[in-house]
Amino acid sequence: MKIRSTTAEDYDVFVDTMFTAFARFPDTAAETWSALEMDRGLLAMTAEGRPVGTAAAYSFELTLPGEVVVPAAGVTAVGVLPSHRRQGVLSAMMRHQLAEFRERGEFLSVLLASEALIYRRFGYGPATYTRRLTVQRHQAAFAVPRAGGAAAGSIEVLRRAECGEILEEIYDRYRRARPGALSRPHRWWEAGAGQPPISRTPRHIAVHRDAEGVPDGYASYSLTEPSTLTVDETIAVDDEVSTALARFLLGHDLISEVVFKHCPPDHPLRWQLEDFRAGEVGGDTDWLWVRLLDIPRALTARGWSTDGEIVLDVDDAALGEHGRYLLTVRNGEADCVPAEREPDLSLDVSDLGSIYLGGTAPSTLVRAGHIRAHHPDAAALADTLFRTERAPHCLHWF
Ligand SMILES: CC(=O)SCCNC(=O)CCNC(=O)[C@H](O)C(C)(C)COP(=O)(O)OP(=O)(O)OC[C@H]1O[C@@H](n2cnc3c(N)ncnc32)[C@H](O)[C@@H]1OP(=O)(O)O
Repeated sequence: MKIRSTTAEDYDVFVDTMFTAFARFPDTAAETWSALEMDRGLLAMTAEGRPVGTAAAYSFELTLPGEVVVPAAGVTAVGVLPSHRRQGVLSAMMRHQLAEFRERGEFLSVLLASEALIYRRFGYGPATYTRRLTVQRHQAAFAVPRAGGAAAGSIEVLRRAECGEILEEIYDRYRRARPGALSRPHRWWEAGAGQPPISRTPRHIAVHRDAEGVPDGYASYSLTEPSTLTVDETIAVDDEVSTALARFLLGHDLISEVVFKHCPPDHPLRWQLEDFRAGEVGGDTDWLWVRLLDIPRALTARGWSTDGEIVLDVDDAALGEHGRYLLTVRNGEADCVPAEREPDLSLDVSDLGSIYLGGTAPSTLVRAGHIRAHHPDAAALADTLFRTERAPHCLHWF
């Protein structure tokens, strides 16, 4: 088995191999994959020169707690032909890829897992979560807001094709301030890659503008059942704009329910409705998985809101590494150095990926038996340190 890098000339064979792994046909979703970075692709080849496996990476930026924006390698297009599975092809590609990320200076990698059993062994852990919220329109009266006012501004409904670069600009403002959010590089919008509203699939877009007329939020939606309005995503620069868009969607005539496909776990909408049960949560699932490749660099990059110190003993079986680190936070600045002293927590690098963005409490993983706490206060200490003001959220599909 040989792993080789791809170039633009490999696009057809790469997509064909990946689609065979997924039992699909390339012509069904060519646009979806049009933002692939072919200089970041890998092909696994048999000794006879037959391609049997694919993997690739996108050059994203990820927003960390503290609104710190860092590079992140987004693993994608992973597939092994059904005839060649469970023979170590993926494992070989993953080893190759992780080494390449380090060579490029990338200190963390992210992915969306098709199945939850695949990636933990390679050091990835689920780090952000998303859920669907279905609201029955006839129950959707808003409670009188107790705090804050309605966003001053206006809403205009456009077709996707009429939006120009408005969506790209709003998304970019939003993602820089939202921990867990990924960039959507210009090439995605240009190529109409991925899923709506980046793709050119017809959609209605409610664009919100502030009092000065500057676009600051949008919702992409379509009618999916005779009386169901499905919202692909609501992107807003703040909660007031998000609420204005929710009010607009829930006020749509001839609709019995509105399905908000991608809500963060701490979404306030249910609490804003008079009838708490008007909003039904479903499809609660993991979204972004995180893999740290340089632990001191990753821990000093993110923002911290509580001072303190903790010693973490981290096992990285996939890379055959083991390290003990003293993390010290003073005035929001972190320092992370190799440590000799007894650890507070022992954990796998995949669990560190899970707690890194603040979306998974360390104590949950202690209670689950993943993380070992070495004294009774260790879990609470870690919870306090890693906690973030808002749950990280990612809704970019790749
Ligand atoms: C980021 C993304 O692109 S997600 C998309 C992932 N791709 C898909 O889901 C497409 C369909 N599936 C496939 O193409 C393949 O089954 C893959 C890529 C998931 C796995 O490739 P393989 O070459 O079979 O994996 P490999 O042989 O290296 O397996 C390594 C280990 O993971 C385990 N493993 C691999 N896939 C799975 C799975 N889907 N479920 C459970 N365990 C798995 C293997 O059993 C093996 O375990 P072991 O070391 O204890 O023996």
